[in-house]
Amino acid sequence: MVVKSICCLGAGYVGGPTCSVIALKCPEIKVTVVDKSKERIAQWNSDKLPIYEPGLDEVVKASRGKNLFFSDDCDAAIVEADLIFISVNTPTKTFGNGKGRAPDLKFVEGAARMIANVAKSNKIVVEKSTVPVNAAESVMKILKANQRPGVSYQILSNPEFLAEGTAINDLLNADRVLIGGEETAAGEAAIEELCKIYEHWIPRKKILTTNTWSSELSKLAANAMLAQRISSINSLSAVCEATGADITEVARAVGLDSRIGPKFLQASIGGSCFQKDILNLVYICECLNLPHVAAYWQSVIDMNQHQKHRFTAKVIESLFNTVSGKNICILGFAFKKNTGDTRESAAIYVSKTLIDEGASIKIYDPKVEKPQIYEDLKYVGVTDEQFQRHVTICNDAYLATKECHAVVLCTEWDEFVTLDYEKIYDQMMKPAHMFDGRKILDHNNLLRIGFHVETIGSRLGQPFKNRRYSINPQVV
Ligand SMILES: NC(=O)C1=CN([C@@H]2O[C@H](COP(=O)(O)OP(=O)(O)OC[C@H]3O[C@@H](n4cnc5c(N)ncnc54)[C@H](O)[C@@H]3O)[C@@H](O)[C@H]2O)C=CC1
Ligand SMILES: O=C(O)[C@H]1O[C@H](OP(=O)(O)OP(=O)(O)OC[C@H]2O[C@@H](n3ccc(=O)[nH]c3=O)[C@H](O)[C@@H]2O)[C@H](O)[C@@H](O)[C@@H]1O
Repeated sequence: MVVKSICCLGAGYVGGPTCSVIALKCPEIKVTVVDKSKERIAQWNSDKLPIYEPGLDEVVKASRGKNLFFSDDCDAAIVEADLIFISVNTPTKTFGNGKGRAPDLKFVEGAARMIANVAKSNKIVVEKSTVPVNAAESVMKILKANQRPGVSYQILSNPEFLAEGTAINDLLNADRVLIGGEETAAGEAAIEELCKIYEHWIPRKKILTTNTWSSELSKLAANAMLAQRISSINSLSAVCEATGADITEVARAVGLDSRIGPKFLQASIGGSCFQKDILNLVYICECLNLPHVAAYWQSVIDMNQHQKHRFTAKVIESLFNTVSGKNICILGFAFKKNTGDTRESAAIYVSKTLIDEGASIKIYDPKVEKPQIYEDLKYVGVTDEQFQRHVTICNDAYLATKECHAVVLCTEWDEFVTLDYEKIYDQMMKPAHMFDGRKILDHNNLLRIGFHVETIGSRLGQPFKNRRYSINPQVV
């Protein structure tokens, strides 16, 4: 089979950018990205794409209408395609067996059933979604049980490693592409077809082929190990705050060891897309009767949660243990800069806690709009009444900080670094508090202006005061 037509089920943060790059790099292949959400497809066909991602507009515009199409006619795209990516969401289950831990595979199963129902010719079906190990077996069972005579399938695992905010660059310059498949002649032929697509722009030596299960597990392993680094540095940030060490200095000193490396050692307020995937791994370990392994990875999640609690507790404690009736500005609502995605964002937890404590919050994020913030807060239990009375969404940072007692910086947007903090200080209530949850601001400048500044992993302006411990207990 020579792949002439590709279909992608799921036009989200992964399906959209990934297939746009494939279309750009493989002009001879027709790429159709479909979604069951008509609204999302209409946005992909409009001037305002449904997701914000630097460089995405240009890539989409270069191919849309030529060899890149966005459609809600899933069946037609499946029928036409030689190769189908399943790029649907795999959220954590919210009910039933495995609630709060296991991934909900209903969308993957739904995608497999859609393919089985309409396919009239042989297909290579590619798992792009992040799934548990052995998920390909379930997909194959569904396809085989509903197979039309003369139609055969090959299932490949091709997990995606892009990070939001840098997706286009990550896709164009991937560290590696991973393809897992059956260790049979037909499996190897299918792997080869997918390799040929990536080889349009990825050097062959960066395309790694494995068996299906290694590929599925490698995706969970990569995310788990990235999350583990963040949890490790965040755990040490607490030690820094208690001792006068500075986490930036510690991270630099540690990261210069070439065995450790400098990346992913930025302490912050925690919160990320990783949680669902690590929970997925924990659940697999529990099901495999590996309780110690499960507990090990669970602790990575726990540390991430702890960091959010610790930071929010610090905000409240610094504001004289009460935020009731106070105005607090939340700068940034996305889970990281350069994306409008708020899934698992620490800002949601911080906002919810401050609202529950009676604060009024004013939120500004350059890319997250009011309906999304409303949905996120509602999901964690903020009532409509609380939203009306205690939440204001602002269109710029100066409006959001006006007459506030404190600013809590939750997302590291570049524009927050260059704000006029003298102006912000002048229009705030005094004492004016600044909580930098991302360690991006010039703290000395803020202290000079008059702010009370708190951040993660270092004590500002009071390095050795209130020391709560001694390595020699007699000295205390
Ligand atoms: N967001 C990210 O940065 C990354 C996500 N992943 C994984 O990729 C997968 C997709 O993630 P996102 O793109 O972020 O999710 P998303 O929620 O942005 O998009 C998924 C889309 O699939 C659609 N969908 C669900 N069932 C469908 C069906 N049967 N037919 C057609 N469309 C259907 C939904 O309507 C939705 O628009 C997940 O497994 C995720 O863990 C992997 C790497 C990076
Ligand atoms: O499978 C996924 O969903 C993706 O998850 C992450 O990508 P993403 O969540 O988009 O973004 P990251 O850059 O990894 O950041 C995750 C969170 O960790 C935080 N982070 C990151 C790095 C760091 O040093 N410190 C830190 O606190 C970020 O601010 C963010 O809140 C991985 O980096 C991707 O490789 C993976 O494909």
